[in-house]
Amino acid sequence: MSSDGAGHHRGPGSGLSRPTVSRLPGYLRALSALARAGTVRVSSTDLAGHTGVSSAVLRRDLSSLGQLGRRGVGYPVAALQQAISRALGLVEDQPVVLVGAGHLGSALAGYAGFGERGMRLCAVLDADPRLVGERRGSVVVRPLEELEGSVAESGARLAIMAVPAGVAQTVADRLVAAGIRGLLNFAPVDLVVPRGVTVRAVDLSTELQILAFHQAELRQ
Ligand SMILES: NC(=O)c1ccc[n+]([C@@H]2O[C@H](COP(=O)([O-])OP(=O)(O)OC[C@H]3O[C@@H](n4cnc5c(N)ncnc54)[C@H](O)[C@@H]3O)[C@@H](O)[C@H]2O)c1
Repeated sequence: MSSDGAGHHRGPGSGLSRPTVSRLPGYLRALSALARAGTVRVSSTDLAGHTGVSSAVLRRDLSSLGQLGRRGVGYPVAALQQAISRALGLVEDQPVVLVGAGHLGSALAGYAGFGERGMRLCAVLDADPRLVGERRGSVVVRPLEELEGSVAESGARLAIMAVPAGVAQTVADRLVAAGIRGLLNFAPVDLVVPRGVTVRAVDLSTELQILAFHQAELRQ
């Protein structure tokens, strides 16, 4: 999924605003839990309660997916799961490549939620020959030389990077050249990527600093 300057995504969920897209995975998580518990229909108030957003925001987000809910009747859980999955491009399992099988990479590879969330870990690669052949999650670590081949054979468009900051740009360049269009980057470095490639950066220390800021504000 790429993004235009106005914060709207092109791609499966065309026309959805960036904030809406960022809330959809939370709705999907809540709906999966409801479906597992046997719930067939859910009201906007209940679903909002499960996801921590106001029911007004939830109704607006869901109305941008089409007319799914009816006043007084609520939303059909299964149909809503499908509509959100389709909007996020998750109808079929998306293959994901992970580069870096160190501490963080190993923890990520072991995350059991991949399958449930419409993602499938298809390859883990590392530059350290000592790690090659070791199991990480459902796959075996492959040598870095196989990066291009792993992307090509899986058709992966998404990659996770858990490599040291100093090599992150080089790894990103190789992934993009191999066909990756979405990068989830854990290395503390701002990646430069061509137009049409989306980068999401995860930085625990930044998040903690933001939390600390809000805490300090509350104490004032
Ligand atoms: N974003 C966060 O919240 C967060 C949290 C922890 C760590 N990190 C970052 O994640 C990265 C990994 O951290 P870690 O603790 O797992 O480190 P680690 O040293 O345990 O693992 C890094 C792995 O990358 C491999 N590697 C090195 N160069 C490579 C290359 N060119 N290609 C492929 N693999 C290569 C190493 O062999 C090693 O297995 C670091 O950049 C770290 O700063 C981010």
